[in-house]
Formats: sequence, structure tokens, C-alpha cells
Amino acid sequence: MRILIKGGRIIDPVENKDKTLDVLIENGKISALEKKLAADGAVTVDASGLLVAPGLIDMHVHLREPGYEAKETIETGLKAAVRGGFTGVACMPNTNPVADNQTVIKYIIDRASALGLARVWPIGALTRGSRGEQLTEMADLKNAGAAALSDDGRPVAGSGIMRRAMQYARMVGLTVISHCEDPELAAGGSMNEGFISTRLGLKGIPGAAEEVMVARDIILSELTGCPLHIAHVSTRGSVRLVREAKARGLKVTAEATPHHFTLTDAAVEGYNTSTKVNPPLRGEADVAAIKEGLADGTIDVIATDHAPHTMEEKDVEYDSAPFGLVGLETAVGLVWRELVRPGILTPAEAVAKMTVNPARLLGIEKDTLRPGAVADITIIDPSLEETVDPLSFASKGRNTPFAGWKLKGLPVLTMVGGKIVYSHAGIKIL
Ligand SMILES: NC(=O)N[C@@H](CC(=O)O)C(=O)O
Ligand SMILES: [Zn+2]
Repeated sequence: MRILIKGGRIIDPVENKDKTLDVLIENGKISALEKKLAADGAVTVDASGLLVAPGLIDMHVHLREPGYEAKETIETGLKAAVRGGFTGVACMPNTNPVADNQTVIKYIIDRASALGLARVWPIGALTRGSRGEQLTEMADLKNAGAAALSDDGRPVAGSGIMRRAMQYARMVGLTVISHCEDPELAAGGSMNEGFISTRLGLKGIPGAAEEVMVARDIILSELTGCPLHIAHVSTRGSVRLVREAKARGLKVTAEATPHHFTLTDAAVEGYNTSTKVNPPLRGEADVAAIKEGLADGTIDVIATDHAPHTMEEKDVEYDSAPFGLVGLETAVGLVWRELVRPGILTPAEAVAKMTVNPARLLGIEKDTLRPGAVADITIIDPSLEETVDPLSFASKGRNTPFAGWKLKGLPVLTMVGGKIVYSHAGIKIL
């Protein structure tokens, strides 16, 4: 099967390319990238006015399988991924059982490859059952296919075990992804601690709960030499700590989510439980600092922290609802709305934070449109505008705070290994 993508604006951060070219895909690979390619008999995608990027990668997704299939399955999660323009996702180990052994890692990989939707790179647990007590068999996890290690969903409370985890992770050559939350400082809270939490009568989680752990983990990364990636940065203080760590040459990277650079804790007014997320939505100064961190390179990666829950679980009092919101199907629209159209990031910079940057962290090669590369491609229509309708999601999770928002700049075609796994009704394929 040959596919010709005609007249698109090619954005390839790896090759430093931003120009109009045709792309020919043959046998699952990019075979040519030139002006005015002709290919008789090829399926032709009219990409004029559209952006053609390497396949987007979301390095922080909760697929929920095995164990929590009422929230999401690998299949529904990956359908949501490709609809959101992602050709690959890294999934967090807080399943049931926890992905702390080879069996679960292999199960996820097998299930995902049988589906043939987006690629999946499982993240293995740092500690058994993510209980923060005993280390996992990290070399076994790596051999089974784990792309990084994390106890995400829970912090690693003890500094001693985190130190040993980093020592071993470094030896096996995997990045540690840290969910930074001091359990005592965060205890019992359900939103950002501040004026609004006081007015709403909800117990707050101070920014310090995150920052204390960001500081600790940076110090432990320096001590052990282990590459450290800070998940879902939400505060100004965390951005500053990561910036300082990078300036000192430490192997520290960070991600921010669309909800943390779009919303503040003001969104909690009205008690919509889809705004309940960990770390919580913060204040205006925090949102501004995250945008600054994205612009100056302090924050390397945009990841969704897609965290589906059932309606029943979320349809309760705010303080009893589980933390988490879905993000795969709104991510690109929010990136365009908050970062690209306002000029905070160029399209190429935004694409880099969703392709090559997470790919390098996870040790994945496929991140470019260079001839010879595997044809994982995302096409974005910067002028397509749609209203977010949770009922139209491919994800089982409808827990989005963006329902009813008009988003402009949306994925219209997702290709994995030369196969079109998602296309928007509006795109012209001949
Ligand atoms: N972010 C969340 O609020 N929830 C995540 C866990 C996590 O990413 O910390 C979940 O698994 O539901
Ligand atoms: Zn987390």
C-alpha cells in the first residue's frame, strides 16, 4: 500500500524542517519527502493548509487495563489516543495488578500490538505494588519492555527507598518518572490550597506538597546520577526548581499537562468533579510560570495524564471523587489554543514537546519524517474548529472539564506504521 500526503506543511523538529513538501509512504515507511511527488495509483491525502508532523507521543496515560476496565480498556484508550492524534502512548503502572512484574508488562504489550492502533510503551513500577517499600525487579521489567519506571498515582514517600530505586534504575538505564507529592502535606486535600479552597470549604493541597518532593528528587538524582523526569508539574516553584537543576547540568526533565497550562483553581467553583485532579489545578501565577517554562525549554514535554474514571465514581461529593481527568482527545486543541496561537510556542516547538522530546526520554527511535523512518505521522488542521463533546469520545472516560469548549487546531489524520488508524470525516482521501 502506497500513500501520498500532498501539499502539507512538514514540521519535523529533528530535521529542523518547516516547509511545504509531499510525503510518500511505502511498506510502512517514509520513502520520499520532496516537492511535487507523483505516485500513480497511490492513495492520496490532500494536506494543503494542514500540518504534517511525526506521530505524537503522550508519555503519561492511564490505560487502566488490567483491572479497571470499567474506567478504560487498552482498546478504548488507544482509540482515544489515535483520535487525539497520538501514534504512541506510555502507560502508567497503576493498574490492578500493578505493572511491577514481567507478566503485566508483557500482557499490555501483547494486547496493544494485537489491536494495531497506537503503539504502547508500558512504564514499570519502581516499587512492588507501588507501595514504596521494596524495589521491583527493574532489569526484568526492562527486558519485558518497560520504557521507564514510576510509581505514578502515588508518591514514593521514603527518601531512602527512592535513593535505592534511582541507583538501580540508573544501572538498568531507565528514567525515573516521579509523581511529586508529599503525603503529609497533601493529606486529605482535594483542590489547590488558597483563597478559592477556603471559600468553597474544601481542604487544600499546598503547592509545597509538590515542591518539597521535586526538590528532594532533584537532590537524589544528583546523588545517584539517575535521569529524573518530573511528571505533571503544576506550580511556579516546581518550574523554578527544574530550571535551576537544568542550569546546573543535572539530568532532570519535566512535563506539563494541558489542564495545568489552561485552567486555574477557579474552575473548581461549581464543584464539577471533572476539575478534581492530582496535582490540583493551581493559581494564575502557576499557570503563567508553566507557560514560561514551556517557552524557555524548562518543561520538555507536554503529556496529558489521561486519567479516565466512570461517571458513577465521579458523580459524588467533590471531596469523595477520585482524582483524574481525561486528556487524550482534547490535548492538541488545547495546545493550539493556549500555546501555539498566542505565540508562546511555534508549531515546531509544540510538536517537539509531543514527539522527539518524550521519545528520547523513553528511548524510542521513531520521531522524525526523514526518508527511511517508520511512517508514524500526525496531520493537524490548524483551522478546524469543533466543540468538545464528551459523548463523542472514544475513551470510556467522560470526565473532562472542557465539555462545551470550542477548540481550534485539531488532529485530522493519524498514521501508525503506514496504516491510517484515524481520519477525520473532513479530510480528503482519494
Ligand atoms: N492524575 C490523577 O489525578 N490521577 C491519576 C494518577 C496520577 O497521574 O497521579 C489516576 O491514575 O487516576
Ligand atoms: Zn501522577
